[in-house]
Amino acid sequence: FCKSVSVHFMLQFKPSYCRNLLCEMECHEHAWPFLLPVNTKQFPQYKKVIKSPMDLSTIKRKLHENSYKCKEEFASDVRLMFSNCEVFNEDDSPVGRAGHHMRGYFEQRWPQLT
Ligand SMILES: Cc1ncccc1N[C@@H](C)c1cnc2ccsc2c1
Repeated sequence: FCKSVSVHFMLQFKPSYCRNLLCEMECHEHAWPFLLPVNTKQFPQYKKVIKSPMDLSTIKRKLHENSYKCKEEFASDVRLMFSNCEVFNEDDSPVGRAGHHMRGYFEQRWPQLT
């Protein structure tokens, strides 16, 4: 999925940028639904409906384990987390609204390549 080596070299993956942005998201007022994996005992339906759960603590672990080969892989996990939220939660619900807030916050700070 990552760019070819040459282009990739230019757009060097800046883990520090991602770490900082992740930190800002974790302390965001509306981050509370996304801090930890959704508890499937609390939400038994979740496992059935959401095939690829994702949350900020998992993204943080993957970043520290160098699981992300390029910044787009990092961004796609963040976007996966928000699309899971939209699938499972009504827009007009506390978690749904928090998801829209947090997605806006992320997209504003994510460098647009195009
Ligand atoms: C992001 C998400 N999507 C679907 C379901 C849950 C969640 N978040 C959990 C943390 C959550 C979200 N809301 C509440 C309300 C009481 S416990 C609790 C836990």
